[in-house]
Amino acid sequence: MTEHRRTDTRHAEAPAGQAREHSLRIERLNFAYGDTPILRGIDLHVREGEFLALLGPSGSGKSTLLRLIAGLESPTAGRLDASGRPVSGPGTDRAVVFQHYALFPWMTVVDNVAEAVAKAHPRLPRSERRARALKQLERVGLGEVGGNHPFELSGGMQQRAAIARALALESPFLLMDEPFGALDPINRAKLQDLLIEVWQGSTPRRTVVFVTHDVDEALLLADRIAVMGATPGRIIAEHSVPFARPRQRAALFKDAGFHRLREEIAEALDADTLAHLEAA
Ligand SMILES: Nc1ncnc2c1ncn2[C@@H]1O[C@H](COP(=O)(O)OP(=O)(O)OP(=O)(O)O)[C@@H](O)[C@H]1O
Repeated sequence: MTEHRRTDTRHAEAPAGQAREHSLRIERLNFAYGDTPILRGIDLHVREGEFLALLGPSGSGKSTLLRLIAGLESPTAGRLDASGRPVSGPGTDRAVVFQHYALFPWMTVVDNVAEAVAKAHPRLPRSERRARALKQLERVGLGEVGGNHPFELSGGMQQRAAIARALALESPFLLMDEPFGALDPINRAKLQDLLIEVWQGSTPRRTVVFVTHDVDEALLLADRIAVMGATPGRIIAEHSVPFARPRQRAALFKDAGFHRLREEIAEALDADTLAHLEAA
């Protein structure tokens, strides 16, 4: 049974005419598949405009937590609010980008993006949907290939198209599940830079939850990192990422503070894995 405890009224319904704060509030959240606990006691607050990385080893429940935020699964217990309202299913306020691009192969790239715009804004005229789609494709460097089909694009380009599709929804939340995990290192770096450029260049900034198992990627991109441990999945540490933006990869990798934080996170992950091996 889904239980929503309302112990805090700060994110309750905004009065008419007042802008809603696009934050996420997760409290004492549990999730199980049948009798198998997958997530236990998740407490997490993501501020509006914040870039949060969910970092953890395989099987720690990062994707499951993202799917819960996306409304693709329901909590077994606890509270999960987006913009002050309990999440009760998928919504166009929460755009999702998966590792595999999930573009419709029978549609052109621009039609794929325009279709997403149509879902989010069904009353927009067709020409306006197309114009929005083209604008986002240009933003991600795909202005020239909108008329192509996804199979005519490289993996990196398809992932750019998937990002354009998510941006075209103009949703306040952007949920990303290892979006660059299938890319080669050069394309991965390019898309990391593109994502940050787009996120920093948008007003208001989107609230981002970004799943990764790559410590460097989390440190490069995020404002804050929630580190997850496994069996069952739970948050074992949270770290603010103090490095000024824009972050230059080369400078960051030479920074002593970067290496200290990286080591601290790696040690927390190792200690959790070791504790489980000893308990097994
Ligand atoms: N449909 C399902 N039925 C039962 N168990 C599942 C199902 N989907 C995932 N799980 C289990 O839930 C746990 C968490 O999986 P999840 O994919 O969320 O982890 P993850 O941290 O994202 O891992 P990865 O980095 O490998 O994607 C795993 O033990 C997985 O086997």
